[in-house]
Amino acid sequence: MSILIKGVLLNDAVKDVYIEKNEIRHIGTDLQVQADQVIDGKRKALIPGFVNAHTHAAMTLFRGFGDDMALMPWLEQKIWPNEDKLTYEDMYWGTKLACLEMIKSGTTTFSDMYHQYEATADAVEEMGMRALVAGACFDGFNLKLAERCKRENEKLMAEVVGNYSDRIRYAAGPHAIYTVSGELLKWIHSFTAEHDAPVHLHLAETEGEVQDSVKKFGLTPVRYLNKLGVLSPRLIIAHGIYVDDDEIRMLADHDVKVVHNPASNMKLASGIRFKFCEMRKAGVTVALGTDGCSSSNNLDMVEAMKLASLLGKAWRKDPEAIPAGEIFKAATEAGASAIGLKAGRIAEGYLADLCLVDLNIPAFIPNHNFVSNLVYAANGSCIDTVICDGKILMQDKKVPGEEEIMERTAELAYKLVKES
Ligand SMILES: CSC[C@H]1O[C@@H](n2cnc3c(O)ncnc32)[C@H](O)[C@@H]1O
Ligand SMILES: [Zn+2]
Repeated sequence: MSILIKGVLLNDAVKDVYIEKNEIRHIGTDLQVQADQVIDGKRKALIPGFVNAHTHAAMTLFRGFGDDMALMPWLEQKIWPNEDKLTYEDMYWGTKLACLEMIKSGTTTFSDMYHQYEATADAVEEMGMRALVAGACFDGFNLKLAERCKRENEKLMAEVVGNYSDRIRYAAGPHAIYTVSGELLKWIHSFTAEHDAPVHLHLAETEGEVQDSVKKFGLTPVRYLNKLGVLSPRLIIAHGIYVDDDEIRMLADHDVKVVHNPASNMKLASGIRFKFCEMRKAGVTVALGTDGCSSSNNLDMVEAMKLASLLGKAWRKDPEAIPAGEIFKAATEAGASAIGLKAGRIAEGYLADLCLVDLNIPAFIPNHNFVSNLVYAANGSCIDTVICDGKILMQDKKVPGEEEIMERTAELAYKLVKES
């Protein structure tokens, strides 16, 4: 299987890009190669597919449900009681809707943390995307539940993870330090070390979490993880808003990855002072995510880039903070590197996870600066074509099967919320 993209705008020059199997093979001008499929790149720009580094895909079912609440009441009163009712069918179709929405707005890979691993993985497999799917862990500081969670993750690793293609990889997903015991966090750290798998955790998201951590463990969240010995290059923390300079140094020293989720941080009013510039200066890999659809309330990474950049400038009162080019890197290259993928860049030998942007829309006219237009002027609807793992998932803004996905999910979500 091969694809030739002809005459596309790539870093301010018009290029041809040849894809063979799942890799970018050649980038040049006027390439004379035969390909199974040829895509006309005229009035289009080529970018790497976005990496949504923190989400809960099937939470699409809860879009517009539990709005205008703070994190803990939102989780405890609205989300957790309803998540208990989710069936395989809900999870599968909810994830399919998430994949559809992500493909339509240019995301090719996402890092997910939710319930029912197989429902998520089945949906991702069929939709053709790439995902790091985390096996959820909550023990509520209960020994029996901790044992159950260990057995579940061992079983996932032994019996489930290998049934999927290379596009789908396993991570462990301990929810947070207020729902998962230190003993289980340590077990997860060694279990994933044995399998060289990432660990995806919510951390330092609210002031309340920091206060409770100090009360319960005598330490702030990052210091607590440091004491447990679970900081590592495989650890991906979502949010990380409340960290001081010493904690940023600890994250950098252990090469921990951090995911900024500007929409969710603002909507749940968790906090706005995410220390993007300090973390980057210290050498921390900072990726970008949307979080789930009940707190963000969409999965549009183009919108997430704009929010992150504008928010970062606003709270610092510094217009030079987080320029378009930097946040574009966070949404692509840094996301890929955070989850260990050779993607997020358009270069020979990299994975063919790519998008064509439609330049024939007002947001790109005039096009003095493409990255500025993409981050500050456009939204996800500028994406015309999506290629993941060398296969076309969307062309001319159409994804096969999209009507059925929207119909099925609307019915399931309506039932779920009506019964709540
Ligand atoms: C381990 S399954 C994931 C779990 O996380 C919940 N969740 C969604 N968004 C957030 C957030 O911003 N902070 C903490 N927890 C969140 C989700 O509803 C699942 O229960
Ligand atoms: Zn989250």
